[in-house]
Amino acid sequence: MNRELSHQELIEASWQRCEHYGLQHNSQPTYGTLNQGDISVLLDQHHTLIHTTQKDVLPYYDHILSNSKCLILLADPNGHVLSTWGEQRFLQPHQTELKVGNQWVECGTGTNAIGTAIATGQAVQVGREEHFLRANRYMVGSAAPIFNTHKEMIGVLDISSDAYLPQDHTLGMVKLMTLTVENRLIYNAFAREHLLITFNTNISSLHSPWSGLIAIDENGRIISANRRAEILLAHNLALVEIEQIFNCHLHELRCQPEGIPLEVHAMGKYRIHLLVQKPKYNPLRVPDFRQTQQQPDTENSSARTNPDLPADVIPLNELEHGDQQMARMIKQASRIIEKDIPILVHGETGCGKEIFVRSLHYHSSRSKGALVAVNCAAIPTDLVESELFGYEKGAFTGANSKGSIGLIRKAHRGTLFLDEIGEMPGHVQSRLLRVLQERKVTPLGSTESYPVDIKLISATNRQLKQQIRTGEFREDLYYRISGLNLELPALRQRQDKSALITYIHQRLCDIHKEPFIPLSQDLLNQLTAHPWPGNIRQLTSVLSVALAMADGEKMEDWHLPDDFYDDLKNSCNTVFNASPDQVEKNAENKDELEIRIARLYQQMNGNISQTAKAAGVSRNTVYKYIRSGN
Ligand SMILES: Nc1ncnc2c1ncn2[C@@H]1O[C@H](COP(=O)(O)OP(=O)(O)OP(=O)(O)O)[C@@H](O)[C@H]1O
Repeated sequence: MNRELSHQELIEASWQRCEHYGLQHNSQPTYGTLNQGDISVLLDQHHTLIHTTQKDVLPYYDHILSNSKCLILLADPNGHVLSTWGEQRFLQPHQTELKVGNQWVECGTGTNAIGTAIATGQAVQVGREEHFLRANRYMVGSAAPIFNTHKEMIGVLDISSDAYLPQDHTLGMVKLMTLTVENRLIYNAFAREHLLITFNTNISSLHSPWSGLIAIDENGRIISANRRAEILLAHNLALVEIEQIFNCHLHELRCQPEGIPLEVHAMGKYRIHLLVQKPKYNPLRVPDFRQTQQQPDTENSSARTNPDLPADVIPLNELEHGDQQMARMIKQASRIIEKDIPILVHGETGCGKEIFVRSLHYHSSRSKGALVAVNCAAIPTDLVESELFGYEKGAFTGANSKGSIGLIRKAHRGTLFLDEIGEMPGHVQSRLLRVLQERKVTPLGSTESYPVDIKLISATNRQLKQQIRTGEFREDLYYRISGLNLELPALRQRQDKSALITYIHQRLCDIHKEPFIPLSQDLLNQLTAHPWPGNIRQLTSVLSVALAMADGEKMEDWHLPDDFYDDLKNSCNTVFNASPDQVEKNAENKDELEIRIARLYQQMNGNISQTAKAAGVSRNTVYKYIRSGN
């Protein structure tokens, strides 16, 4: 293994490379900016990394980062920015160099945190004056590479800021974040079906991202390990039998209760502490002679037997937990997905349209092909056409000199998901209609057309029929995209709310590697009574915050964010926007208030404090109405 370079050595070597590239301190940086089509492909390629970083890692660092003026960037191993989060204020409005699609490599932008981390494979902090190009000397960057289990670099995480944040703090944090990303990737890939072992020399550090993490198969062979595991054990772990590493039997590890540390000796010398985590879904690989042959459930069988389901895709049969409308929809969609009929999904924002479509695609025979998701609202109007249909080389000024095949052709033999289709500009609607009728795409500036075989799924939270009346949406296109119309219920309308909340809670515990402690009935009642205007997205976010607040303990109502209660109050009675006393004094609302309190009292299982909190009135008021109601 190469020796890690000191900070000074890193910077000096980087400046030498920049000189070798012919850069001068006053050279203008070049960013090799990608076009929208290439950006979409890149984002699709790195979907798991982006999703894992955003959903599973950043929420844990939110509280630390919210106090600093900094921007977090995720880049691919070629230095292309994949996503940014946080504070843009330290940039001037005209500065767009840190945007998605720009490339930060030393040969174009000189010494910089992302580029230098890529060039050296090491975490690095680049101070203002340490940037080779003067143009970049307005910021401080700290970046660390992210590796997969084959020790290949799969991305770089960077924190950039204009403020002089304490150096060690930011660099340390970015290293910690990359370890967390690496651990989450292993966890997401293996936790469903494999035994995971977290270990450390110090029992109190077992939950830290610095712990070793290994996944083992049913025969006890190590099939994945994080970088720390190999450092802690000073051993290459690939496919090694676990019993050669720890002085205990596989059976013992399998029987060890979750959450209880076990002390063992590793490699015959180190004393370590470990925690096991059992597979979530134990695949029955060894047939049991007592099992009777079960008839496969034709609608949902793929959900249980599809071994290729990516870890971040929710199986179809886990999308509903007893809601009739959802069950019907899943059944209908599972049948239609294999037929040449387009699907149009309608539903409020955050109710899970995209999650549903992803699941559907991966359960279909097209799962080997691409799922190309196009957010029609996110592509600038003047680019939608070229992005969707592609263009010939030199078709218009600014076009990529190689031309582009366009997103529709990228979905050939796969699924094209047009999200927010109601936002599609009129002239593009006509062109799309032609493609759907002819099943051929003619790129801009081309006379040739190319046949396409796509499954089209569209989604919207707008009323397309209303848009047809106002002339915003073409009626003929509407009938082309709406073979099967599915209405995804809002969370508040679902009959399986309570089971869904429990499922999502459990899922988040898995994702965040927290012990699953079931919610108390009181808390579940409050969550079920909530109106959830932001639907499952909002529920997921509230539960994630509460889980972080609970910090491994049983979740209590004070762990829920304040705005959770604001929404709950508003839903209980719009007159509660006023102060509780005003509500009480308002004679006109007394009947409504009484009914509302009675309902909440029932939902809260007779808990006076929670009823009062949810209704936005005092405990005495609850007593009064309950008594008069009785
Ligand atoms: N069935 C589900 N189980 C678990 N989590 C879900 C489910 N459905 C949605 N979510 C969560 O809610 C978030 C939002 O879902 P999704 O993006 O699919 O909603 P949407 O309806 O497409 O929203 P929008 O209309 O705003 O694009 C997801 O990122 C996921 O965290």
